[in-house]
Amino acid sequence: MDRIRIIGGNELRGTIPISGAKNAALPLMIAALLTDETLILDNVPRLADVALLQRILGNHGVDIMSAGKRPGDHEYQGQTLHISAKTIVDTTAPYELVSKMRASFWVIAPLIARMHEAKVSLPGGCAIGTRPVDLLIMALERLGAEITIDGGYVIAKAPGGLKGATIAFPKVTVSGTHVALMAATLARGTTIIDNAACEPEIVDVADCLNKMGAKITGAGTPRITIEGVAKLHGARHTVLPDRIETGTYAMAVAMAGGEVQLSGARPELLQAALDVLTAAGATITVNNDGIKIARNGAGISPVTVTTAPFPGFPTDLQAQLMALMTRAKGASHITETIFENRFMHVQELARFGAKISLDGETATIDGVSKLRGAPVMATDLRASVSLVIAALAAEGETMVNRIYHLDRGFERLEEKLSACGANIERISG
Ligand SMILES: CC(=O)N[C@H]1[C@@H](OP(=O)(O)OP(=O)(O)OC[C@H]2O[C@@H](n3ccc(=O)[nH]c3=O)[C@H](O)[C@@H]2O)O[C@H](CO)[C@@H](O)[C@@H]1O
Ligand SMILES: C=C(OP(=O)(O)O)C(=O)O
Repeated sequence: MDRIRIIGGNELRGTIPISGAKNAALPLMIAALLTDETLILDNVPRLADVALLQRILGNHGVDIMSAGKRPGDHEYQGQTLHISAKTIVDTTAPYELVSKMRASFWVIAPLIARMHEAKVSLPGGCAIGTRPVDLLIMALERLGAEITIDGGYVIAKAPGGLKGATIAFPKVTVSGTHVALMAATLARGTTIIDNAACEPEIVDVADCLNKMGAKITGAGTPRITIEGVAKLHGARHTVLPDRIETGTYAMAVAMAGGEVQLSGARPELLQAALDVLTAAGATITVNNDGIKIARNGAGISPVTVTTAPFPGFPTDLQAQLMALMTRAKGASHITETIFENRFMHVQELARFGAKISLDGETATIDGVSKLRGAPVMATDLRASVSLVIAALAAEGETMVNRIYHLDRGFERLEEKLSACGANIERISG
């Protein structure tokens, strides 16, 4: 099993190219199931989750071709995928594949919309809470699907096709909004999604669906309206930059010190996080190429932050912020409101000498003047990268074990950081 070895203490200086967003690329690839024509996606990150979804789509009979780099493409340019779901040979998504990644459950939406039937295993994913799918099922039932659960599979049937309806989510859900949005594009009549998630990845998927012939308005606001159409067609779409990767490297620079250009980043996708970083003492400059982040000399100031749906501070940056705050001059408070068990990194950060106490959904972090490297274990995707951030500022050697979590969501992490001066290497085997 691969591990990552880091010797802390180096400042970061240089440029980090930001990859396409995992959490947009996955639903965009799934949206290709809605049409028998080819969907071309540019800037798809090379990640374990993307590779796994390629296998899952392949199991449905989808043909996927990855085009190589084009002349002039940046070294880190994401891949271009040509995804063609001309015929769907199987409407079952098996346990062996779906249990490895939560987003793969979302294939249920295009399958029921286009094929009028689907049998999809209940999902897996990061162990950050119970993560039920009751609201996704509610949305499909509102659209007229009959749902049963048998042997760990959700079986959906809509012999006469889906029908437009009003879907009012009792809480904001990204997965529920993706599923409702995709399913409603091919439903007869109008669908209104109320209390929809406003995340940029929802907007990216809606933009792509509209290029495919869907009639969606209001994406990015709490009310999305979809006029169903009989058929969608092929299109070409570029995956938006990853705001979580952007925020992660920004926190790494705030932690290690130095100055780094986050090339291709879009500040409006993570304003709440940039505001927190500024309050913590980093200097953020927006320029034509993205965002420049610097922390030269000044220490880290403590902050009080509560995670919230977009445009609030994202839960997917909570672990990284906690790592940063372990070295703040004073006590910080971080409250996690989205997932009930997303503090797995606390016990691992303690191995560096961090002082963190938990009270319900709030963590209090008493900053320490020094962290020391240690062997640590990655527990989930964002928790793993929080350990990398701590290691960059820790004295001596850190070995991060179980980095397959990192490979799910961070493209070439060790290459991007070492190009900016970090002493970091992957140890294979
Ligand atoms: C692949 C992807 O895009 N993953 C992101 C997505 O996850 P995901 O789409 O799973 O997150 P949701 O927004 O759906 O979940 C938010 C909350 O709603 C709850 N819930 C959700 C569905 C449901 O049927 N019932 C229910 O109770 C969840 O347990 C959680 O407490 O949004 C999260 C919140 O921004 C991010 O942390 C994840 O990185
Ligand atoms: C929690 C995440 O992913 P998933 O929803 O696929 O588990 C994440 O991207 O941080």
